[in-house]
Amino acid sequence: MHNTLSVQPLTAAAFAAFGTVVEVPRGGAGRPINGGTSQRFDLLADMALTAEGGRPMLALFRAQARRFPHAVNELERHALGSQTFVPLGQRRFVLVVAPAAPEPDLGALAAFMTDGTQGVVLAPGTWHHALLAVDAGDFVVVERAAQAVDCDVVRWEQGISVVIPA
Ligand SMILES: NC(=O)N[C@@H](O)C(=O)O
Ligand code: NI
Repeated sequence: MHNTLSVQPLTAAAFAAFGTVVEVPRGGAGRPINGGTSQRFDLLADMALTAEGGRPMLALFRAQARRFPHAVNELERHALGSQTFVPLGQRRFVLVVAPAAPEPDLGALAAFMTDGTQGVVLAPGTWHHALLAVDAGDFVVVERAAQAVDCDVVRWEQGISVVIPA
């Protein structure tokens, strides 16, 4: 396993194994609503936020800008629900993800950077690093809340350096 991981641009296709990209679908024709004054794009029919007595929670994260290269030595997952991040205003963030599995497969680790306008819905169980903002600022977060905390964390010794290519 390499100790560096280069960030790639976030696209719906590349991110499909990890979740959904919140953006107007490329080439997708929206459905006219509100008397044709808006176009509606349905992106995800089920946000998976109510399993085992869970309920949808809306939060705001006021994030500091992180420095890159960034050494990653832990991942977390929310096995019972999705987690959505949408920037308020133009601000980029980096996603470090591995497919949902009982343990993270670091050989399948991937890193993406948003274009500043995109958000993401992490699918339930997707291993991810907690929010890594490239540009400081506020992010809307929608996640499953329940009596019991749903957050498994795996840590390892040697950090993997996440690099944003010049
Ligand atoms: N800790 C927290 O609320 N956020 C994390 O789950 C995250 O993915 O940023
Ligand atoms: Ni999380």
